[in-house]
Order: sequence, then C-alpha cells, then structure tokens
Amino acid sequence: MDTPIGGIASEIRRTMASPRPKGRENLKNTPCRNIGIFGFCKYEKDGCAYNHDASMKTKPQSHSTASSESTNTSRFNVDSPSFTPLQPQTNGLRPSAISPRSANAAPFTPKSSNSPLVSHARPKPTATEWTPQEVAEFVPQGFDPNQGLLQPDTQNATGLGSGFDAYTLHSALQSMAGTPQPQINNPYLQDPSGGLSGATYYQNSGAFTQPLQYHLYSPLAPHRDNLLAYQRTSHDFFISEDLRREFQRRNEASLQVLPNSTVLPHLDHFHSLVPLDTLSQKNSNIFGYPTWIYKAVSSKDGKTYALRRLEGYRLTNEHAIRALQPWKRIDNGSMVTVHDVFTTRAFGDSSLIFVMDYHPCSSTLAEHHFPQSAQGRNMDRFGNPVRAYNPQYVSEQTLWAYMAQLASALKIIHAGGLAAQVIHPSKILLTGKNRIRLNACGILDVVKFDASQVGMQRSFKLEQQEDLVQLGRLILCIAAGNASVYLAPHKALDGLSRAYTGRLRDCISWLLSPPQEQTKSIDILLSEISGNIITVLDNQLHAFDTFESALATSLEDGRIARILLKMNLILERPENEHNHSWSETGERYYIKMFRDYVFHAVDAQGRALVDLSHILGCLNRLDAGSNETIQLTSRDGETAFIVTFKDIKRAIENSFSDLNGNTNSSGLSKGRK
Ligand SMILES: Nc1ncnc2c1ncn2[C@@H]1O[C@H](COP(=O)(O)OP(=O)(O)OP(=O)(O)O)[C@@H](O)[C@H]1O
Repeated sequence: MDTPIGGIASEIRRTMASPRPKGRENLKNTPCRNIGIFGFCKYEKDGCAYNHDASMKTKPQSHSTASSESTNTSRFNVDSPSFTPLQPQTNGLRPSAISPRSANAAPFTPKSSNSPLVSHARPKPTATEWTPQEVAEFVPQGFDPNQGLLQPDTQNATGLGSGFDAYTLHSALQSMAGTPQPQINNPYLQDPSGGLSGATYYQNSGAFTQPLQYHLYSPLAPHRDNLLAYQRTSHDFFISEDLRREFQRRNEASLQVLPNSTVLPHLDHFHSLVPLDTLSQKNSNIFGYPTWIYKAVSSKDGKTYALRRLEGYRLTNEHAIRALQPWKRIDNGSMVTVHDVFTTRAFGDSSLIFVMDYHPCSSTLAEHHFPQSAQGRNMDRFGNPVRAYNPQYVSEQTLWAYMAQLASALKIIHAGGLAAQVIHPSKILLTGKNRIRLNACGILDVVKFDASQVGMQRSFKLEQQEDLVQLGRLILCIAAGNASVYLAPHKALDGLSRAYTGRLRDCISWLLSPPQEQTKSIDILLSEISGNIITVLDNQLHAFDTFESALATSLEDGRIARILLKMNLILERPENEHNHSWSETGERYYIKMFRDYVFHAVDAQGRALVDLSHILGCLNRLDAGSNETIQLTSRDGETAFIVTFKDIKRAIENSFSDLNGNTNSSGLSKGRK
C-alpha cells in the first residue's frame, strides 16, 4: 500500500495516529486549500517522493484515500523527480511546481460565518483500510527536524500550537501572483516611533489581525530542549505541579484555622488567630520581652497578617508608638512590611502588638541554617522532628544573594535615617528559594524609646554602623555553619578560605571591623560588591522569566473554566415549576451536540477518544468565537449541523442569558459573563 506522508495524506495519517472525533469536519484544514495556495503537496510511494500538481484542486476525491489514488487517471509515476525542499528565497514556493491556475488564484480570505460551506469533505478512512498499529507517530507535513520549523504550507496541520500564519500566507500569495507586496503592519511589533502616547497606542490597536487567534498556544522561554517544534506535553497547558503544590501549601497555611484553639477568638479587629510559634520556651534576648507571633485575619480588609506580641510591655509614653511611623513608609522587597502597632490587655497582661505582612510557609534563617543548635529545639514549628544538627555547605552564590538583599534593605533604611538593629538569623524570614526578608524592623525603636529625645531628631549613626557589623556576623555564621562562631571571628575567617573566595572573606572581614577603625557605610558596601550584585540580579531575572513562563501556561485557564461552567449550567437541566420552558431544542440542541463533539468523541473503532489538544483547542476556539466550521452529528446519526464556533458561542451566550434572567441566586454575577 502507498504511504502518503504530505498534504492531505498527513491529515489522513494523523486521523489514524490520533483519530478525529466522529463527524468532525474541519473545513479549514481541507487538502484543497493547501494545494491551492502552495501548488503542490508531497506524496511518497515505495520510498520515493512525488509532487502533486495544483490542478488536482478540482479533483479532491482523487486523493482522499490510498485506494482511490490507485484509480486516479493522473496517477503518479515512479519516475517523477524526487521532492526538493522549499527554497527560502522563493518565499517557500517553487515556480516550476505552480500551475497557471494557482498563480492567478485570488488571495485567500478567511471564511466568514455566513460564507457558503464548501463541500470538500474528507472521506473518513475505514477501519479495514487503516489500523492504528501501522501508523507511526504523527509528524506534521513539511516538518524538518534539522530546521525545527514548520514549512509555511503546513501551518494549520498541527492543530494546537502551530498556528495559521496569516502574514506568511498573504506574502506567499502575493509573490505567487507576481504583484508587489504591500506594507503589512505587524501589530505585535513595538511602536517603532517609541512613543508611549495614548494616541499612538490606540491607533495601533486597530491593526490586530481578524479573526483573533486566541485559541492558539505559543510556548514562551525558557524552553524544554528535548521536544520537537510541534510537540506539546499536557503540562504545557497548565501550571507546573511543583509550583501548584507550593502555592497550594501557602494557600492552606494562610487559610489554616485551629478549631479548638485556646487562643483568643478576637484581638481588636483581628480574628482567627493561629499561633505561628508554638514553643512555650520564650527568648527575650532580642527585644527584652518574650514575644509571641500569630497569624490573624483583619475584619477591616479581609487580609491575613502576622501579629507579633511583646508580652508584659507597659506603654509609658504615647510618643513611643509614633516611633513606628517612619517604618510604615518604607517599602522594600527585602523587608517584611510593618503596618501598625497597638497595645492590648486582651491577653490578661499589658501587651504590645505589631501588625506585619504575613508570608505563609516561611521560616527564619535560624530555623533553616541552624535548626537545632540555634533554637535548642527538637521539633520545627509544624511539629516535625528537626534533623540532627548537620551544618550543610551553603554555596557562595547563596551567601552573596543574602548579602545583596540585606544590603538593599539597609540602603533604604539608612537612607531614611533609621537603623535595622535586628540583623539576626531568627529575625530574617526565608520566603522562597534564597529569598529573604528582614523581619521585626521598628520594634526596637518603640521598645527602646527615649522620652528625653521627644521633639528631637534622633541620630542612628552608631546603630547604622552596628547594622553592618551584624550583617558581617550573620554571613560569617551561615558560611561557617555555626550560630555562635562570631564570638571567635578571626579563627572562623581563616576557616572560610578553604571553601569560599578571598573576596567573600575580605568583605566579611570589612563588615566585622570595629566602627571606630574606619568609616563604613552601606554605600561603600554596595559599590564594593556591585559585581556580585549583578550576578544576583541576573539569577533573579532568570527566576522571574521562569515564573512568567509558568504564568503564561495559565493564560486560558480562567476562560476555559467559565465556558465549562456555562455549558454545565445550561445542559441537562431538568424542567420544574420554575423552568417550564427549559428544553434542549433549537440552539440548545446543538450546544448538546457540541458537548458530545468535544468530550464524547470516539475513534473510527468507536473507542473513547481522550485527546486533550482536541478538547482545549475546541474550547479555546469557542471562546474566541472562531469562524471555523465543524460538523455536529447527533448520537443516533440522524441529524447533522454544520456550524461555526461563533454560532455555538452565540447559542451558549443566549441560553446563559435566559438562565441568568430566570435565577435569583446565581453564584455568577450577571455582570461577569
Ligand atoms: N511575618 C511573618 N509571616 C509569616 N511567618 C512569620 C512571620 N514572622 C515570623 N514568622 C514565623 O514565626 C515563627 C517564629 O518567629 P520568631 O521571629 O518569633 O522567631 P523565633 O525563632 O521564635 O525567635 P524568638 O526566639 O525571638 O521568639 C518562625 O517560624 C517564623 O517563620
């Protein structure tokens, strides 16, 4: 049997490798369109390749199956010259292969919804002619693994992800007809004038290609290397499992409540308090008071916050509370934002409460790098036993990343005339991979408020110098894997040379040098480590790209969810006293048939067809209101409709409006269709 591999033939082949749903009639992909545009399609027989003249357009039935090919009067000859790849300089067209009829063909215009339907139906292959076992994996026609790009004549053959390139097609037709190519605006290019004025922006918006191609997916970098250009995995359509799990975990942590908790039910305007620090053993070294930390939801804005309570604090001067004001104005990505402070007696004592941003599933650097020795704990805050203390090597890259983020926070703090004063492993939150935030800032300003300074501008020069020393100690302790190594810094610095560069060692040494020896400032630190900051920035940019790419996979999720919700609200709805007239006739009937077409498709043998590309492709075309036509067949095979996705979309919208008009308690807002 001949084995066609190109043009229509590859469509047939795809039907066998990934059979189409019963009754599916994708007229846009009919073989004749390919022939009309590109003048030839490729056939292969006994290992040889042949060109099929464009005049075949008038005889589509001649190549609908392999068996019909054998009866064709213009049968291909084994002596025909072999297929030669398209030359780029001819715009993908070989003049010798173009018939005069094709050359004079009118430019292609997409079908509108009311255009007459073409009867280029592709006869369905029967089970006796083809069996799936005979067929290798579908490869789009014209796919050249060396180039890794689709040839223009195959743009629409791959279904999802390939995309019909109207620009290429138009150019090809123009060059075929020998006419000069008009200037075609590419609406996706940046405005060459570089202007950001509203007028320029809106003028360009009118140039978007119609119909909109919102049903096509285009993968963004970074790419997986081991897939061919036309291949997609189901993961490409959704957010990655790891990322989903991570966000799910954060979500659960944010929503967590303790049903039988002994913690206060309310504190000021906060409710649902959950303790984050479950240890009864409290350390008052840093603030001079034992501290407790809770997650709580504000009834004012519904957001979740972290509340830090200083137990037993007695406010003696109202101005002390005001010392937090300048901290509220600081907005830096490497800090935990502080929102408010108030006193309370709700715990039975006099407590001071600081309201801060809540970062779910975060841990402190102390918990992360010194799990046992620094905390003297056997359990982490989730009740899991901590590993035996085993200091792990921390890469130099991580240390520079910490240094860069803390330096960025210190830059803002010092520029605001303040000092952090708490650069301690237990007061730095790790909120993501190598992503840290300086926590508990401003607390010491309130707690150590000096009443004699009221009305005077307090100077934090000494504290700022001390911040740099604390930063040096922190990096040294993490690098050495020991929380108390800063007590003997010289020995520890010598030890660092074995694992880290001299540059890091010198930097720590400079930070640790006593303030009186030389004038140190955050600006000097930043200029000295600028080279390392650039590396950190580059890593962050890569991480940002990865997240953006992950975000792009969810581009269509919301739209698809809305379509599914609407379809399920409309279909199989029982009639009752409130819904007398609800029946699935008229428009609703073909919505039902469309549902079968999308979800209940079967292959040529009648087996269920589970094809994610088909389902997503159909739903996206539906949402975009594509003018592509499909044939819907009833389950008994008695009724068939040829409709466009646009028609179905309109039917769904109408039915949903009817339904929305009848309901008085819809969860879906009427305004948000
Ligand atoms: N803003 C926040 N968002 C989310 N979790 C936080 C926040 N602040 C602290 N936590 C968590 O609360 C826990 C306790 O934090 P805390 O700052 O009290 O550290 P600690 O090691 O208990 O220090 P101390 O011994 O001084 O109380 C830590 O696990 C930390 O991850």
